[in-house]
Parts: sequence; C-alpha cells; structure tokens
Amino acid sequence: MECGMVLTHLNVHPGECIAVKGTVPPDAKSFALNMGRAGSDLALHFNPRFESHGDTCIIICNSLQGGEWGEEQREPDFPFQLGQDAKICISFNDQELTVAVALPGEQQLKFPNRLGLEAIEFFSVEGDFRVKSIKFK
Ligand SMILES: C=CCO[C@@H]1O[C@H](CO)[C@@H](O[C@@H]2O[C@H](CO)[C@H](O)[C@H](OCc3cn(-c4n[nH]c(N)n4)nn3)[C@H]2O)[C@H](O)[C@H]1NC(C)=O
Repeated sequence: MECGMVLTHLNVHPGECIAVKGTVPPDAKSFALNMGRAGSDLALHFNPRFESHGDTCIIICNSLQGGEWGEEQREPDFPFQLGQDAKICISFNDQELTVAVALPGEQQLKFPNRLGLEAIEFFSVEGDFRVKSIKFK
C-alpha cells in the first residue's frame, strides 16, 4: 500500500466514531480508509473505486489478516462524486463495522467484524481523498 496518512495507538472503542471530512479530487481514481490493529491486520479496508482495478464507481470492502485479503464485499451504491466533499463516520461493535457517508444525504454500509476487533488502534487514508479533518467522537 502506498504511504498516505497513518494514525496509530488510537484505542477507539465500540460505539465511538472516527469522523473523517475531506474532498475527492476531480481526477480521483480510488481511495482507501483502513482501520484495525495494524497495517497488516485490518478489520476494514474501505475502498471507493471511481476507475481502478477494472472497476467503475463501486465500493470494495475487505479485511486483511496477517497480510492476506479476505473475501471482498462489493457495494454498487456509490455516493461519492468527483470534486465533492464528503464526511465518513466509522463505528463498530463486536458484530460489525458501520460506515456512514454524509454527502448531503446519508448512506450506511455494514461489514462483518471478522477479526473480532475490540479496539481500533490503526487508521490510515490512502490515495485520492484530501483529508480536511479527523475527529474522534
Ligand atoms: C479477478 C481476479 C483478481 O481479482 C482482483 O484481485 C485484486 C488483487 O487482490 C483485487 O485488488 C485488490 O483488492 C484489495 C481489496 O480486496 C485491495 O483494494 C488491494 O489494494 C490495496 C490498496 C488499495 N490502495 C489504494 N486505494 N486507492 C489508492 N490510491 N491506493 N492502496 N492499497 C487491491 O489490489 C481486485 O479487487 C480483485 N477484483 C475482483 C473483481 O475480484
């Protein structure tokens, strides 16, 4: 994974939320939000693809365990628009992670907590998303 913004030692617990605000550049191809224990152990890799890996306007979610990808969850409801701002809030419990995208209008996406994650320690942003703020609520 190319190097973007990386946050560690976060200790985000179930019910708390990571709220990321930013802008999608007008020429964006893809970006990814990654969260979990470490870069090689991700409970969620949230990867909106505008035009990437042969995919167009689809959100790929997956987990990464010991550096191995799990089965992809492919979400065709694609709320992001090139050149637009977006606010993405991620929360989780023992069963699932929830990603709420506010654009205007809100879309929620759920992904199973395959790792049994009890706290989010690691969070990174890769690719075509210009972060304006990150808040922990
Ligand atoms: C059809 C047979 C081969 O399947 C393909 O296999 C590829 C390799 O595993 C899959 O791409 C990976 O999918 C992973 C999620 O399942 C990750 O998205 C992986 O990229 C990790 C990554 C993304 N980024 C990133 N996103 N945006 C930017 N700028 N960088 N940085 N690191 C991608 O390289 C790709 O999604 C998958 N396609 C299908 C249709 O299954």
